Amino acid sequence: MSRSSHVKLEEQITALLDSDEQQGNPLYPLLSELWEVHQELARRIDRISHISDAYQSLAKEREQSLSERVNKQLRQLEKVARISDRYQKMMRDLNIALHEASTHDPLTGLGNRRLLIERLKEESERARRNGHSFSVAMLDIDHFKRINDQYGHEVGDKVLTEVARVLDAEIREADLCGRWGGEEFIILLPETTAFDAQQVIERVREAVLHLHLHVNAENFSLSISAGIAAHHIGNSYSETVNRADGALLQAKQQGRNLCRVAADHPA
Ligand SMILES: Nc1nc2c(ncn2[C@@H]2O[C@H](COP(=O)(O)OP(=O)(O)OP(=O)(O)O)[C@@H](O)[C@H]2O)c(=O)[nH]1
Repeated sequence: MSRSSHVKLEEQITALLDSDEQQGNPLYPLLSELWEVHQELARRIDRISHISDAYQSLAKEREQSLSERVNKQLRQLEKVARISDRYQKMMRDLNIALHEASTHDPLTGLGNRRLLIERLKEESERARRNGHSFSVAMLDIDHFKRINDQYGHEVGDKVLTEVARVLDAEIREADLCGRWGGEEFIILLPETTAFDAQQVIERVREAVLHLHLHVNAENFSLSISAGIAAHHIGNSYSETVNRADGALLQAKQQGRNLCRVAADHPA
């Protein structure tokens, strides 16, 4: 039954019950009682549907506020994740910068003694494992004290930087040139015999000879001396460095601007 015919029927019954003519009708009391029951049922249904509507809108509200809370928490989580990513990147950059600072010489930009020792240890280990040895060259600027004394410490620093640049430019990518200390440099040549290392270091020595420096309209050149030692598998890296240092001392004693190779077994 449609809503309009339902309303129409109700109107007809109300009209019937209100009419004086029907008061004597034997069906009147029954219809009247039935009408009361019907109205009571209609009121109950109304109440139930009202309660059901209220319940549904409450459930909907709860659902909405729950999804709003979940969304808010998701947004907060995303924010935390973004901050954590930024923080981690900062920490990585900081670690890289710290490692760079702790392994590099601030004046020349070359690796420092710490980096050289790290690599020397690694190379001795690698040589022990695969049988391919390496050579170490120790280089020292000749009469560097005179440069400092004559032109001042600042010029001395400039000379160190220029020499470092030349040394680094002359070696292969696999080699490592670092500042051992003061005016001493070490070049580590992996998988290289003393003979081959000597060719490289002679070339480096020549390149330094061709470096012309200008101070107060004055030109001057300089030289380096070098000592080379091939690493003996089983020896420590410091034994090899000491042998290279011994060869350097020979080069100095024999007149400087020279490159000497350490004997395989020191006398
Ligand atoms: N400008 C400057 N000088 C330094 C630095 N480190 C060490 N020196 C100087 O380097 C000089 C080294 O002098 P010496 O060890 O006597 O050797 P040298 O004059 O080079 O003589 P030989 O090595 O015998 O040819 C010293 O005067 C040190 O003060 C530095 O970072 N900058």
